[in-house]
Amino acid sequence: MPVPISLCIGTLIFIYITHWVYRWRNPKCSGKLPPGSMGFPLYGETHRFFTPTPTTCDLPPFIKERKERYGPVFKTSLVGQFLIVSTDPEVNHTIMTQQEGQSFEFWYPDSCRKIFGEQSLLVLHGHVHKYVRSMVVHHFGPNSLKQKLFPYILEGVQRNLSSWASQDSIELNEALKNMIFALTAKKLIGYDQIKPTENLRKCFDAFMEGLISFPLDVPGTAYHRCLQGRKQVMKILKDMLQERQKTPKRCQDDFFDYVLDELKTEGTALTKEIALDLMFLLLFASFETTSIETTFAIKLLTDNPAVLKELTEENEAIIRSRRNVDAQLTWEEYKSMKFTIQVINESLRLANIVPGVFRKALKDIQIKGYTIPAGWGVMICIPSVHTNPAKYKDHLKFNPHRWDGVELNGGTKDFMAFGAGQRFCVGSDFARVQMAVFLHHLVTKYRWKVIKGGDIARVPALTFPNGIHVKISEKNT
Ligand code: HEM
Repeated sequence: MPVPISLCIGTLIFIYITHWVYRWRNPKCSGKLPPGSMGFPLYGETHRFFTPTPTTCDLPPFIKERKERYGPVFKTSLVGQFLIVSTDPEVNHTIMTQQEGQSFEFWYPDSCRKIFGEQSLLVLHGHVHKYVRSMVVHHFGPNSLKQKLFPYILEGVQRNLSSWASQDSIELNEALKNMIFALTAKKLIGYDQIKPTENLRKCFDAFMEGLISFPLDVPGTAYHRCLQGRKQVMKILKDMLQERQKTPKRCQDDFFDYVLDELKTEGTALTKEIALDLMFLLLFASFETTSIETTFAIKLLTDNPAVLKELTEENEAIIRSRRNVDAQLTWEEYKSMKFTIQVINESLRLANIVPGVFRKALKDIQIKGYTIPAGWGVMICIPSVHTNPAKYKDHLKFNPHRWDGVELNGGTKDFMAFGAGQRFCVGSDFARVQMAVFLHHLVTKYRWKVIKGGDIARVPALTFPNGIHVKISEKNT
């Protein structure tokens, strides 16, 4: 090729790339975009976001640094997606409690959709979402909890604690995961044989890590392991569904039975694909979240003996007030555990296991003098709400008494551990009951000692990188 033509082509390519980089860094907007950096083309600021950080209960450094530099609402780009991050409690609450489908819609990045499935609750909108959600509430909501699930939780907690006390030590987070998974898998899909439960549970091993990791689907990455795990779980669930469809009679009284009945209902919005993705999401959502939350609560109690003492006194008083000291914990007693509920609220506030929830702008939206362009994602930063010093005095201190007299029903502007609005967590009551029952039995019958581990890190999800190894002993030994 003659030199002048090569030069021309080279110059054109250079101009094109320069223009493209400029456009990346300065995206089009009909108004004023919030301040912030778009990072490198395509890659954005992904690396910084996913860098593991040893931490206290404070905001992840990625958010903290940008909040300080740019203010409470800033722009960034993560895994190829233009994003507005909001750390502002008002903005967060307004977005989360808006009617979906008008200014914002419920949205998660493609990487999450791949993991949870194209028919999962994360993708469903409108009446199909409402319908599927109501099925879950029917099974995990307060009525079913009180009548059906409460006795199972009691039995599971007591059996596991007793078994852990007979061992030299246990890794608490792993042990809690197994306990909660076994319970949920039983009540969801009738899974109770010890061995298969372990296998199914193992498929979720790389999940938390993969869910909030760089979405590179090549062998060796956390994301790839996570997708492989999904494949295995979906195969098991599909086989089970087929098997159950062949069995004409109701056999387990679990969520599967209920789904099978719904699938037979004329005009139902439920399909097999929705049902399977739903089971998958519920299996994951119910055990990963509650187990890490409970582990974190135990860590906070270990580090705060005065709180542990008060918690123990409340729960021992419940036992003392019974006519029969050997009686089981009742639903009414659970409801009366004021300080225990405060300990749970405060643990939820500080744990911040959900670093952010996502929405998408459906049209150009004006917020705090800035424009969120149509099509952009919004990451609502929940930890920033929970560590807001204007609302929470000594915001990093574990102080359950800050909840004295506060009743939490749903999400509020200052507390959204379970989200808020139309997508408020359907498992919040289930998680709370499991945590309360566990704490009750742990503090009244057992003591524990941390043997090793206990450090926390955020990647940006909360993890215990070296586990938390504890020796649990019965109090009267
Ligand atoms: C401590 C434990 C838990 C925490 C911190 C938690 C947190 C959350 C949050 C923040 C959301 C809102 C997501 C958003 O707005 O984008 C959510 C939704 C959801 N959670 Fe939980 N969750 C927990 C336990 C559970 C359990 C036990 C279940 C299962 C029964 C569950 C099932 C779900 C489902 C299905 C949704 C989606 C609801 C919808 O789209 O309508 N979660 N959770």
